Amino acid sequence: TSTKTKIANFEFDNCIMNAAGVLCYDKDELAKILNSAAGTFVTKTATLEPREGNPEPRYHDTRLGSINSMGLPNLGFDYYLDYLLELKKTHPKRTFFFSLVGMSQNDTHTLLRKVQESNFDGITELNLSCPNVPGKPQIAYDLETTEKLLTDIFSYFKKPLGIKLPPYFDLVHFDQAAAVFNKFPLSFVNCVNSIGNGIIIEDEKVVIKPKNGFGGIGGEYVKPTALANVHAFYQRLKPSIQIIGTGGILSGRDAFEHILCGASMVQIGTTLHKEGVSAFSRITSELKEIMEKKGYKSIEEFKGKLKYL
Ligand SMILES: O=C(O)c1[nH]c(=O)[nH]c(=O)c1I
Repeated sequence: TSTKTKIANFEFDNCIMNAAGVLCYDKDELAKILNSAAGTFVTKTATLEPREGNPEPRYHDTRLGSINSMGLPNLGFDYYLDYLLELKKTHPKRTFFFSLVGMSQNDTHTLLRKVQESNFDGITELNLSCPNVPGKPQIAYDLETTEKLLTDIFSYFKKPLGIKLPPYFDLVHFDQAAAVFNKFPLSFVNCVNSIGNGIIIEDEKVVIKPKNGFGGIGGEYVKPTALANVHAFYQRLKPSIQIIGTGGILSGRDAFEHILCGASMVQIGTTLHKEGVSAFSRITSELKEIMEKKGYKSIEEFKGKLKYL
């Protein structure tokens, strides 16, 4: 029984990895994932210049998940590109994900042109769904802007590229979004980012400082929404666009359900933040146990095979 997978024709010996933003801020954190049971890693979303992010406290765990309004803190594009190019030398056989987004459309093009011209030969994840930069909407909720951006990008960007999406909550929105994405040679869509702008309260007070306590929600709270987005896009997108499933994965059972809905790779966020990299080996062995019980030798045997009543 193997939990191996392929994304954009790259092979990974495990279909479980981190979600951008968690345990991926610097080389030390990324090395922990590199040396764990995770199949690969994605970097913290990088912007052109380094960013401090929002005032703290800006992340809070709860019994059922997490809330964050980090505000895109990162060490800047060049830091992550340098590290990714270093890894080409020390780990030539491995493929990694580079998450990025510009603070403007121009910045996004500047970033992607730099990737295009660089020796980076991994997979780029364009983050169209950061909910926590005050004054900046989640790009992928504006399908006209998203279509224009992707049209411009694919006029010059020729390396594997996927997009990180916010959750959608309306079947017509799934139809409209899929119709846009199907126009482009995307390698994957990653469903879902945190559910934007929830509030967690303790006694009479919010638990994070930015935005008067409004922040992205992750963890158990979001699994039904994450599964629905994975499956909705799996049903609607052309087969060449794969699905990465993110959201609410605490166990092998949750990973199994994401794959059943159509995910070719699953990403762990809140659970990784709470448990550390041992979550990767635990969830992988739980998933393998489920597969063995059901007689599945690979994830291909049950991927997307969600049964209806
Ligand atoms: O606040 C953040 O840094 C953040 N937080 C999220 O929950 N999702 C994102 O894509 C980002 I860029």
